[in-house]
Amino acid sequence: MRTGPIPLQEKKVSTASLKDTRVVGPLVSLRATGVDVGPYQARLKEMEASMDVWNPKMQVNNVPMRRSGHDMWGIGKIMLIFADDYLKNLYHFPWLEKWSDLLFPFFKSLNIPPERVIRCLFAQMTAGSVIPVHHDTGAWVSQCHRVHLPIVTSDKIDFKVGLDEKSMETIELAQGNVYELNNASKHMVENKWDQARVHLIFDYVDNDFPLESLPLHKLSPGTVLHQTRRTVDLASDFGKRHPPSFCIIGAQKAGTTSLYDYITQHDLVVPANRKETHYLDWRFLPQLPPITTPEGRVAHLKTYCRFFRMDILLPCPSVLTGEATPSYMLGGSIVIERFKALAPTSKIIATLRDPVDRAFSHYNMTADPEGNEEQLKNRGHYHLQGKTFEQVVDSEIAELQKLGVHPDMSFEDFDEVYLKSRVSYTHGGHSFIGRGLYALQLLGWYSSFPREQIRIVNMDDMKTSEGLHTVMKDIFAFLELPHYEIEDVSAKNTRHYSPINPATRERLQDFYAPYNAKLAQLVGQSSLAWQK
Ligand SMILES: Nc1ncnc2c1ncn2[C@@H]1O[C@H](COP(=O)(O)OS(=O)(=O)O)[C@@H](OP(=O)(O)O)[C@H]1O
Repeated sequence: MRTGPIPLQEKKVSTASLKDTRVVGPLVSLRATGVDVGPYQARLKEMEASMDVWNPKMQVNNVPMRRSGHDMWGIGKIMLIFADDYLKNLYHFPWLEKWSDLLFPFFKSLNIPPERVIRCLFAQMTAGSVIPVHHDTGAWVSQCHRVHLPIVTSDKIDFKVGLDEKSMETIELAQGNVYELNNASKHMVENKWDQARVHLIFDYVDNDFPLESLPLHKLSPGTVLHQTRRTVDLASDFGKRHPPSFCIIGAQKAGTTSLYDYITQHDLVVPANRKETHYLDWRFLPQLPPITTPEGRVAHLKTYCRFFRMDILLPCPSVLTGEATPSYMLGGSIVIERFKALAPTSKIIATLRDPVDRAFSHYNMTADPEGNEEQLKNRGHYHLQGKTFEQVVDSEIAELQKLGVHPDMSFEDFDEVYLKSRVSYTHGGHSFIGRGLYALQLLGWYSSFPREQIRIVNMDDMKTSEGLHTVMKDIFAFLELPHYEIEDVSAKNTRHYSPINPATRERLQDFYAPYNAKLAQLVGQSSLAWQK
């Protein structure tokens, strides 16, 4: 058996997913021997005599906490130290005080400063219980060493570990020895003994881990914790974060469904009840008091919040949410004013696409007769009245020219002559060409919100896995979320249709060229891939 700490780079990914297994050493390391576990056994016995000590709800003056795996497998536990899966907060449980006289010298004897121990508990497996084959998951795994000290055990405990499920081998963990386990490996335990097994289990971080980024909360008896699978929040932080934390404002047909799906795959993001709330445009309730008044704001906020999972968001402010209504970009000052009133600090994301492709994709969705009645109505299928794309292009360019729309106009003028009327539409079968005038729409958002609050994504960058990885890295950082590797990278809301007529493409490219140049100037990206 190996000795000494297991290097954390051996735990970067689940060992079962490794192509080259030579990068990991033996999965269990003997860290020390001969620890006197008598005092632990005696104290546990004493506590067992006075209460149902293994049931967190019955622990007098400790703070109860759920551990989904343990609870599912019926493991009794005494929580002493815990950090959430993304290592954002550290909690010392009230009962730590009862044990620190034994634990802290023990940690020090292993050369582990007690403040680097970020999880610690006693775990009890009753006779006959089984922890099925699993590996630990979450950002914490690769940042911590997992250590076991068997306190009460026997050779009838079957502990198996392996790189994958097929290669698991039994290893005996003897009482009084200290073992480190590579918990990114597959492992399982079956208690074939007629008594309960008890281990002290703890995780500690290396010296280079920035402990200052992990605020310590000393929990007092009576404190209530709210949890999701990956988060732990104090009940006193109820309602600390207000939804939405982000909003994808468009552009329609520029990958908003995909981007929303990618973001909401993150452990710390909960999707809205519907991706497109449309509350700030056509679902807005004008009969409520004006949104710019304090009472109006409260009333609209209450209605808007119905679109979000307030049951999770209020108790768990470590979790965030957002929505994606692709028509907000086209809503001009009316939507911007509503946005400012209801979500003043929400991060704003605009995903853009070659406006020619966007218009053609939009047209094909609207013209498509497939779909239920509500979808056809919402898309504006009937409004299109069977017009060809070329007819739509002709009439919309003529409309824009008639209104005097030009690339150098101010947002206020564009808003007045074009955007204001768009908010009243209850379907999306309009502005096929106007929606591609991104610069004129975004000017309003840039002049209303700090630049740092807005992110532009080029949909083309999401086409390759490398590009998508870069986009998501940037977006998660923008949302102040820890990095997360999304699993489902497939494109959403795709449609097959015949290619655009090359002459129409050329005509539109020429039409959009000066607007695209304006956009590059506005967003400071000279290299939007679809620019001529
Ligand atoms: N990852 C990725 N890479 C490349 N292209 C992608 C991606 N995700 C979505 N798409 C394309 O985006 C179009 C759908 O956009 P939206 O989801 O915003 O449409 S909608 O406004 O919600 O109806 C739709 O375009 P069309 O297929 O041309 O209609 C999708 O194919």
